[in-house]
Amino acid sequence: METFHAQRQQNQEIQMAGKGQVQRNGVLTLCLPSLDEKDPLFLEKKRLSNARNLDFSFQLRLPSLRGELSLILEDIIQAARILYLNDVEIYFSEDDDFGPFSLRNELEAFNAVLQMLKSVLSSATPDEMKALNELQNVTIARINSIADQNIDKMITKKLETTAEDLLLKWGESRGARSKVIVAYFEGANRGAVALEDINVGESALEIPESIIISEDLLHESDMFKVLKEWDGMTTETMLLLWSMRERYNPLSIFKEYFETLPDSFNTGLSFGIDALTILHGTLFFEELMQAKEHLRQQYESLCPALCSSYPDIFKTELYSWDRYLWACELWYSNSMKVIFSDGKLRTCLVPIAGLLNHSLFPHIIHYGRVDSETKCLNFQLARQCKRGEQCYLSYGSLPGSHLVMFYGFLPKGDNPYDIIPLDIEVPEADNSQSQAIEGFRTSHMVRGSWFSKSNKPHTYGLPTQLLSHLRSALKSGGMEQPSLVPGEDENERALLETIISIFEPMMEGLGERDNINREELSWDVKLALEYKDLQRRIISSVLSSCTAGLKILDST
Ligand SMILES: C[S@@+](CC[C@H](N)C(=O)[O-])C[C@H]1O[C@@H](n2cnc3c(N)ncnc32)[C@H](O)[C@@H]1O
Repeated sequence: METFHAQRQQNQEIQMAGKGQVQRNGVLTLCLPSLDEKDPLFLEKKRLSNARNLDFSFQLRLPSLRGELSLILEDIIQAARILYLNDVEIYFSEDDDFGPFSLRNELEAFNAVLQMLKSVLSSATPDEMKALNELQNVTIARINSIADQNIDKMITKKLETTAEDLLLKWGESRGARSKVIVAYFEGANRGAVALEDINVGESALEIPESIIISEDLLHESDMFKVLKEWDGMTTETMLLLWSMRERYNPLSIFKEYFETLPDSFNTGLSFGIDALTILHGTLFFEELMQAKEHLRQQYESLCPALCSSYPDIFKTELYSWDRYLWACELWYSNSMKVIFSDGKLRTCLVPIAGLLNHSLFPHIIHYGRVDSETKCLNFQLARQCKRGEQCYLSYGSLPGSHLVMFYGFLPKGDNPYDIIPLDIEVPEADNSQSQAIEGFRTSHMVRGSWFSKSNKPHTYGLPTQLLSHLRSALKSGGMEQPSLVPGEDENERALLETIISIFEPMMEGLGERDNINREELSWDVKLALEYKDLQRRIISSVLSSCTAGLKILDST
């Protein structure tokens, strides 16, 4: 088995917060972390910050007027946004766009600013303290103002829970601390609800390292001596096999945890034939089939042999295909990568925290490192969660296809990471020439054109990088599409027609939207249809933008 994907790793990586340096000459220097040369996006971020004349350290003259503070804070926020852009956000960022780029990026940026201010506050003089407090208050107010556009209200079905209450009690008796309770929500099963107002920087949950399920438990198990000798066996697969048995162990110390797990996970990996038929023809269908096939092969090569060689350890009735798939879905949809207090990164199941749902506008964005002093994994808030509200985690900047396949849902709201990849081939002759151009890429993408903020002519709601690539490919005659006639409008027309010729067949492949009543359908068919609707919406927005572009050209 491969590792359980990068699903939650990306946004768990703890980024070093900025530092402030105090100079006692009436000037306070505040520093965000500097751009990291090891960051694969280093060059692009450097280019963006240079284009905006932004630096990562800021001189604050003291005492400062409110207006001066606001101006400097604006610069700090703009720099922080660039620092925390991810690959999709950076691809779609336009040179004249200073942000916001996404809700995730806003939370990262504002929280980095708060960290930076916090690091100087403890040693600040009264004048400095006044300015820093003002900056802190404005930053928190800015975070709260984004929170007003809450996109992810779910309908609460039921507040009473039994197994989950027992799990919370079990955790508390072992040192866990929680400011949330568990409730049932429509379309998401369980989720966590704040028992009180939880502010930015406070922890909703603190889970002791000692109750986290990781490979350490495996090492204590009789399974380990067999599995460690098995050719090609990974730690993740061992954990998966361990959890298949532990689930039914009445003496397990994690009994309360296993009892809260659902009988079925309903992820894309469990899609039945009808849902698969709906997806047939999409790229996602191919990915899903490959993933299922891979798991099936793995099961066939492993479980029957283990059961016949070590029947005392691997009981046939516990190692069926259905139970193997259940364990795969458990680890895909619930595992987290955590750095323990010994500095080692482990793939884990984290009791109680596993009940937190995902949102595009999460409260918790970093949860990947055990605090070395308290030996607890803290789930700290990047934005406030008011009493009674559902408290959300970020599982990562993931597209709908990944969320459907490994988690079995599509998030509410417009997902900026729902992209359609486009690999544009460059003829051999142009290849060496093109690659000499800095920043040249052949892999491009589009997303819903409703995300575009650009009002500039000839942008059509599409990414500049894609447009520039196609323009130069068309100019050099490297593409077969409509031949170019002299004149800018003609070139633009050819460009838009080329894009239409890429997306029209994709749209046709998806077929017409059906009008059947979806209420009665099974969960997987509903989800497959929802996924296809999303693809149609994205492609249709691209086609409409191109058609609108053509109309403008016609009218000029
Ligand atoms: C880590 S668990 C979270 C707890 C889960 N709701 C439960 O009751 O076990 C991940 C699963 O929760 C569900 N989930 C998470 N976020 C969701 C969301 N925004 N909408 C719908 N379902 C969600 C999906 O079924 C996903 O596989």
